[in-house]
Amino acid sequence: MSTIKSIKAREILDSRGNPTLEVELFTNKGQTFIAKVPSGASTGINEAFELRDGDKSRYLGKGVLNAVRNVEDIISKALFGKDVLNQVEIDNTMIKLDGTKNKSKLGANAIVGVSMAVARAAACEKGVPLYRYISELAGTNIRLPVPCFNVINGGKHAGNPLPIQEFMLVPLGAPSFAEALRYGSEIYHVLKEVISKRYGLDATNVGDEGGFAPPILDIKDAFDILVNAIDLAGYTGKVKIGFDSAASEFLDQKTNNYDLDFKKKAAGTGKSSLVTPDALADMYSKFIEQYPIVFIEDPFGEEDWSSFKKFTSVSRVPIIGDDLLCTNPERIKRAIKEKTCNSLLLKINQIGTLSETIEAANLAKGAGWGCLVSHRSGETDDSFIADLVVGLGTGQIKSGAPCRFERLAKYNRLMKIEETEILSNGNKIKFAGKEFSHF
Ligand SMILES: O=C(O)[C@@H](CO)OP(=O)(O)O
Ligand SMILES: [Mg+2]
Repeated sequence: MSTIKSIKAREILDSRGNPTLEVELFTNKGQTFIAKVPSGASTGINEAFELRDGDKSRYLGKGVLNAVRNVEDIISKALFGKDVLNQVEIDNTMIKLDGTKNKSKLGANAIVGVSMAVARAAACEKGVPLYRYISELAGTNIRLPVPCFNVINGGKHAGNPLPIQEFMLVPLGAPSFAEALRYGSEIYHVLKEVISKRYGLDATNVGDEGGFAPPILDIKDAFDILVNAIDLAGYTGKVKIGFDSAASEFLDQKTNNYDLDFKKKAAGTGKSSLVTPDALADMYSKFIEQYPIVFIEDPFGEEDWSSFKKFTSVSRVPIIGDDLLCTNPERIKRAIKEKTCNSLLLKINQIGTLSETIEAANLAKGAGWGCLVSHRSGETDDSFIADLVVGLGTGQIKSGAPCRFERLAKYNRLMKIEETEILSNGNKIKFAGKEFSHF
């Protein structure tokens, strides 16, 4: 039996240069298991709480030393001697120890790091890869996902005027994961040329997730240059488009309308350009008619349940809830009941434990929804979510652009999983491909 001997944590920096946690779990067998914690920028108000020190003299208040101490002084002691195979019991112990609704006492960043490290220890104890262990734990079939590459960044992730946060390439017509990654990489490089010709060389700088952040003024132009790059690279029909509005970021609280020029207003370089939820929905419907769009994430604000519901009832593409749902089983149950959206964005640090993440995914599956496993805009070189998406078999992952190592850690790990499975199991592992919007 492998049991927890002690757990250490330390402050490291993430891809945005902000502090986050690295957790190291030691077992009675002398083995060590590491997990690193991601962090969002367009965070939902209903997410599990990310504990930051608030001490302005260190990292402008963003340090995580209190969370580090909570791992070492409180969680480590409470989990001493526990069998690493008891994931649910361990996660529940941490939830109880914290005692708050949103994990604000110990910090969801402290708890999730431990939860991930425990899963790694358990997989090793069973002698299987992490994705196989997760699939066993969740009762799901393994499958390679279609990657959704965020190649144009806007919203809170970039300094351009674009209100929509992420424009993604979805290579669902590829025959395998490795080929999907190749399609994405080729289009990414063609897109760089397209942007450079149209907006100038300095427009090819990238945003937080490695996508380009050109000074696009009209949202339509983002779709036009994407379609152009897909065509020029020779992947017409094989690569589609998805986008994440992250609309909570541009909801005007006073009027309950949406401000498509929210960044210009914040920078003092322009005025608001407010649209009603209905006008925003019309804009989305036109995009769906004109471009090869296969999903929309967070088209409305995180508490705008009624606009979500209205649009979901008429949209012919899946509507994914991210800030709306926050990977929270309670919110997912409500959305299933009220038909608020029909697909889940799954982020492990949004809820704080692996067990609850699995519960969320299984709820989505039970409702016949899709489920897009997601990174955060602040990332590390930890590839945990690559194993998570294969283990859960949801068929979709987004991990930013096909560049920058914190994004590639996941995509490269997925290529390796595909190769390993093909070599050992004779090509039996399934690539989600055209079935990507279904579990
Ligand atoms: O909104 C999102 O889907 C995510 C990831 O792309 O962004 P963040 O991590 O900043 O919340
Ligand atoms: Mg989102």
